[in-house]
Amino acid sequence: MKTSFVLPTGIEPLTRHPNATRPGQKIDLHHSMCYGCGADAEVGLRIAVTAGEGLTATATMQVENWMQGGPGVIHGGVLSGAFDEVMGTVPLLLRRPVVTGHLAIDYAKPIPLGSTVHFGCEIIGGIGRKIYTRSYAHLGDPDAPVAGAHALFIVIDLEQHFADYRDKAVHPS
Ligand SMILES: CCCCCCCC(=O)SCCNC(=O)CCNC(=O)[C@H](O)C(C)(C)COP(=O)(O)OP(=O)(O)OC[C@H]1O[C@@H](n2cnc3c(N)ncnc32)[C@H](O)[C@@H]1OP(=O)(O)O
Repeated sequence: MKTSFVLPTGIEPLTRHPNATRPGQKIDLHHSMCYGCGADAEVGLRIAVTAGEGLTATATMQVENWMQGGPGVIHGGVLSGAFDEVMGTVPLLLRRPVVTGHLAIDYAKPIPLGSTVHFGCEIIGGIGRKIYTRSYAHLGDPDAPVAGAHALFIVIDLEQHFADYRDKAVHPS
């Protein structure tokens, strides 16, 4: 798939944390009100990410009517959010919390409403606090991707990063 994302030189391989979620199990984390993964979010993608071997993962998302751009197909921004969620979850296999620094999406085919989108994702490697990932999406045939993505995530100190915003957090009612 064509992309204009350029990986820097000097990316080092990274190693899965020994206590990371086992292959085949859902990577459970975060909070139930998250737009990307939360079951209690008023509006959300409700993506479940499953750990794969090494530093890989898979995920699925149902394309619901409210996600329409189109007409009849998913909005590009929704797909972008889905890639962000999938790729942002995989660094948990390193047991390192991250936020997105740079996200790049390549849209190859329209994705109809009602589809199930399947994602594959891997960590390419890292440089210091920078972690590089790539992902692709398909509708059932991995050899026929409908979109791809790359992202740079930055490792953060979780407490410090969100310290000024916790009083704004929304909780389940
Ligand atoms: C488990 C949950 C799954 C969640 C998935 C969803 C994830 C998200 O959507 S997170 C929300 C969206 N992202 C954000 O809100 C992040 C907002 N940005 C920030 O807070 C800061 O800019 C932050 C933390 C990314 C970086 O700031 P800071 O900690 O001061 O580090 P900083 O020194 O600027 O950058 C670190 C390195 O990354 C590089 N970098 C940072 N941003 C970029 C960028 N956009 N492009 C390229 N390089 C970048 C810097 O150049 C630096 O590189 P080097 O170490 O070689 O000098």
